[in-house]
Amino acid sequence: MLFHVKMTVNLPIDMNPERAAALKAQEKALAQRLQQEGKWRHLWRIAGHYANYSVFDVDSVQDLHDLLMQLPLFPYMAIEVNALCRHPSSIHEDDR
Ligand SMILES: O=C(O)C[C@H]1C=CC(=O)O1
Repeated sequence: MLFHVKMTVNLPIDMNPERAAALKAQEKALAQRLQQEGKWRHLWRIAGHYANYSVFDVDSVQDLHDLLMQLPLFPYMAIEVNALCRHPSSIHEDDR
């Protein structure tokens, strides 16, 4: 199942810089592992924002929820989810 996810990061302005750097490093490591596993299919920065558009390929809504909740930056993100299905005009066989 494919999901389009928008994540907007809102770190507290007074967060300890070392704590923020550690969270970002943990987030990056997990994001890259999930991309290598094929679960995090696309990751795009939204220009001009501390936010991203992502596409996840997971087995269920519960899997997506569990994945998002384990992200180190989860407590500091506003997340919007949209389920995707195959477009009849798509030429990409893996769009499902
Ligand atoms: O920077 C972000 O958009 C937030 C988050 C998503 C992946 C990652 O490494 O950090």
